[in-house]
Amino acid sequence: MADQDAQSPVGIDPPALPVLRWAEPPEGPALVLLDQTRLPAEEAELVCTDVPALVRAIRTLAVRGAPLLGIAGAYGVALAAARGEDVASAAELLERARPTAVNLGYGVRRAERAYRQAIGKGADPERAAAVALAEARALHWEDAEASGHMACHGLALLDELLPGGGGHRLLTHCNTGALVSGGEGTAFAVVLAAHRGRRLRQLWVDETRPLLQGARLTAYEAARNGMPYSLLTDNAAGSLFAAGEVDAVLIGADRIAADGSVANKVGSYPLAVLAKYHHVPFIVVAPTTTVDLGTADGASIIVEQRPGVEVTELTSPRAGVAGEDAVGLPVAPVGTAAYNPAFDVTPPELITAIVTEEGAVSPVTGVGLAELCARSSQVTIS
Ligand SMILES: CSC[C@@H](O)[C@@H](O)C(=O)COP(=O)(O)O
Repeated sequence: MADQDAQSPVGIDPPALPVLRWAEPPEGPALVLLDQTRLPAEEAELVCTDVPALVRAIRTLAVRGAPLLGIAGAYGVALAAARGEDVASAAELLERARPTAVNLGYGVRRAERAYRQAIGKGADPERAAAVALAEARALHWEDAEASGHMACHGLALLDELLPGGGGHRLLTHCNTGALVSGGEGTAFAVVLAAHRGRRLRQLWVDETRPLLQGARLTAYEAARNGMPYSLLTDNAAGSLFAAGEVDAVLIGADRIAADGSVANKVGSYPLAVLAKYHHVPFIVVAPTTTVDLGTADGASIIVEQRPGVEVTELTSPRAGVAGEDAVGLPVAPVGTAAYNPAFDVTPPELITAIVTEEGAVSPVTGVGLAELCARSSQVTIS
């Protein structure tokens, strides 16, 4: 049996600060972020008054997670427009800030297109900036709505796959909750729905080396919501499966290729292999905005490579990023080379289901992803 003694405290106060908010003058124009690099130690705001500051916040993971990156990118375009700057160059800078999460480019292009169309119809730059901001707000709201639908579809699927009455023991990786979303998240929103429906027996939280999104952020969200949860090191997952303590794995996604391959936080693929071996459902939860039908397969997904110092030192995500102070504690000899991909790719044959706001599909059989995307009311950007 896995050690269940160390149940974490419940009922911690909710954060006083929103994950992301737009500030009008005189405070702005600015995009104000809950700085995720400082959680759980403190809830601090990071005020981005221009696009370079926002790009830095994206690269250092002060703002992160696929859906929230899309929302932040859209507000970033609105910020450039509100400052009277060159919107096309700002959009390019933002889109290039991180390569794997497809939502970032989606949000950026959506706001930029709205701005361009307004200008094309004769709007002055000030009016077009308001249009870009309205588009960012629409995306923000749509993501919240999608999150609610994913929670419903995901919980229904869990109940179908795990009919026993003892409550679900779920394992998750990285952070997929309110910190990455306009709403309550993707995979974590399903866990939360299970918890509210009194069907969550245990949440297993992978710490998610090297930047500890699981330990720092998912544990923080689980505690705030009063869930029964325990943290494990990523390499303890195997023994947990072997002990029969995991009923299902739930993760998010940064990009889903047309063949159903899923790029997500590094460490997801080994979990999928473990789940397959132990006959445990492996479920991906993501909005249709994370599906990239223009990318044919997993091999075509660009995986972000992060600085090696994130592996060779125990530190905050800020270390190793140009212009930021590296304050890490070395855990390897100076000069040690490191392999540090931010994501890995799980092939469709290891995935039980992909849950979107439009419903669930099996990536290898049944209704295809393309059909779900066609059904979605999300704005299409070519
Ligand atoms: C709903 S979030 C899905 C993914 O974006 C999440 O699992 C993840 O991998 C985030 O990676 P991060 O590098 O922290 O941005």
